[in-house]
Amino acid sequence: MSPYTLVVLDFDGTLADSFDWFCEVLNGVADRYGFRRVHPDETEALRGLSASAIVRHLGVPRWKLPAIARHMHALAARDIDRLHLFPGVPEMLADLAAGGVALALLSSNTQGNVERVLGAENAARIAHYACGASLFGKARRLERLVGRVGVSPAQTLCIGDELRDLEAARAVGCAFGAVSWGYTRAEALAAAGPDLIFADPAAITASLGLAGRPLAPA
Ligand SMILES: O=C(O)COP(=O)(O)O
Repeated sequence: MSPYTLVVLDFDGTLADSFDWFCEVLNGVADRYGFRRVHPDETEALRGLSASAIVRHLGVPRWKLPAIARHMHALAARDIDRLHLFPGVPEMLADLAAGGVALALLSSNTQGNVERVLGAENAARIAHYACGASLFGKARRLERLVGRVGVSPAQTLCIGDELRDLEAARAVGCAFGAVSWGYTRAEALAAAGPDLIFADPAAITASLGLAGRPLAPA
């Protein structure tokens, strides 16, 4: 039996392998919105920082963030065929849903992009969607989501790949599990003291006490 009745999943970097794509489009977005370009040598250092530290480092004016996010999500929609789930994610979603855990998805990305990358079968396993959260607006959306589902924060495990995901979970009083394969480096997440750290999607299933199963052959 899982100790959590609700699992709230982040999308980019947690379920979807979008980081290489993100790096490819970022400098075009920098030119368009007038912030600093990222040199490939800088990427690893930036993966150790929080989103707000990255925003400061790149000199992105905060007031431009909503327009930048809209533009990035339009680029993601354009390039949607290049974005895929990480190996093991469909099995993890299936096992969690079959184990009786309610699944929710909380993302800054659009529901259209999320559903297209998930595909119909995976999308149908997620009972609650809270998409389009602003970059730093996840706590508010999470609080509303938990209320809508009707569970307590103590029964809720949030899973994400960024420090802003951890901060949102903490602000609402939910447990947080960090994934080690996302945008933020695992050491930076570990330093912030998540409740759990997952090495791969099957570890999520296992930590919830739900039967894992071998990955489908590639
Ligand atoms: O696409 C984004 O803006 C980031 O999305 P995420 O919240 O799922 O990480």
